[in-house]
Amino acid sequence: MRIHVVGIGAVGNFVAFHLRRSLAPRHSVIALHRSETANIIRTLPTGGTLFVERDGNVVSQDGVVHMTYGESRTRLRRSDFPPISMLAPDDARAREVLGHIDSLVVTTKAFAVPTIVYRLRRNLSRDSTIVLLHNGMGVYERIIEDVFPEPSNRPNFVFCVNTHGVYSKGPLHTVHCGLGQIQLGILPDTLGRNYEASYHVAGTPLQPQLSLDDIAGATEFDISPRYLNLRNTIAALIHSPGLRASWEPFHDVQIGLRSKLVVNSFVNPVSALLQCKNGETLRSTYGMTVADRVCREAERVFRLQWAKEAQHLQQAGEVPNIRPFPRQLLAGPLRSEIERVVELTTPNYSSMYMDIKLRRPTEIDFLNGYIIDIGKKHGFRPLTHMSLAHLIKMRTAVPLAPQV
Ligand SMILES: CC(C)(CO)C(=O)C(=O)O
Repeated sequence: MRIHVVGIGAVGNFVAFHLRRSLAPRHSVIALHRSETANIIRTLPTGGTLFVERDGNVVSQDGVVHMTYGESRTRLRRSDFPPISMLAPDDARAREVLGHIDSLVVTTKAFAVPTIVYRLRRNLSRDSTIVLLHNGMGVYERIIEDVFPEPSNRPNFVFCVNTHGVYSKGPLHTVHCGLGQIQLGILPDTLGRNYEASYHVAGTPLQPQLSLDDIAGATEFDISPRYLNLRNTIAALIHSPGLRASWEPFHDVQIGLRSKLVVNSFVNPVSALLQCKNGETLRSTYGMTVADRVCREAERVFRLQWAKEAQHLQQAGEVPNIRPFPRQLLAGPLRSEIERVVELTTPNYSSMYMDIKLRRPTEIDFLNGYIIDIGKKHGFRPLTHMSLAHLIKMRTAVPLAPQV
């Protein structure tokens, strides 16, 4: 198989590193770069070697193929790069024109994802699998609206909740500072295959299991590339020990995504505005009050969203599929989750802290912005989220003075 990773920052480098480490050499891992980044990589003394650092130990990984992406399907010639480290010895095809992308892991910032998928649209088809590994929510909706409006032509999509703490020490060098995990959930098939069939079979044992055979059976005759690529992608990710990834029912991942959304909607803007470490966001009663309000408003928005979805299911005659509002999305458990993450990442700087510090665009529209949009759609204005989002936009418009 060929697995492409686009957005080789801290997370992308981490994912490409671990995939290359665990996959057999006959499979290719291809890192896709913007031409500016490719130019930087060309000049690195270590070539295309990837590095991941943990507790001060730096481990290197060769064999990831580096290519640029763009409208013109630019091919990077071998002579563009220092030899050896850039080239997987087994991978002659990957050095050709980009071609069809079977499997794409997108690890860029949320706001960049729709544009990247759009740019790669000619390399993608309904046989592709796209893994979305970003902070926040609302990106998928933009992708399908802008790039894949027709459901029957849509690739498979995998949503992720990533709790690994990573930051970039330089190009192709990730520091893994918080051991987390990655939950993967596959969006239901637009063509009707039930990827979770074994899990939902009535009368299953106490611990129901998802089965890769429900995606594409190992003994299935004449298997469609759509399902084979999805199966291979999930298998590659969950069998890569360093990623600590697990495939879970989509319903659970949707809850995980919302819970993490609320954590990020508090920690990220507050730490960015105060220019403080994560641990400091809850150090005063003022911080705690803001966290309480963020959670209460989020619960209200999620309840409205849940009720609307239940109404749709009812109208479609799918009453057995209506589930009660999940406990994890009540304000209390959301607040405890914020505390847990703040405690775990006390000495860390959030990604938005770094974005503001380095005067980069932030992901606010996909964090608090998502909660605001859903709230407004249902006639509720979440004022604390609105204030945090406004303040971040003000901070972006009036950037921090450069440090002297
Ligand atoms: C959980 C948290 C806040 C850790 O820093 C994070 O995900 C981020 O910085 O984006």
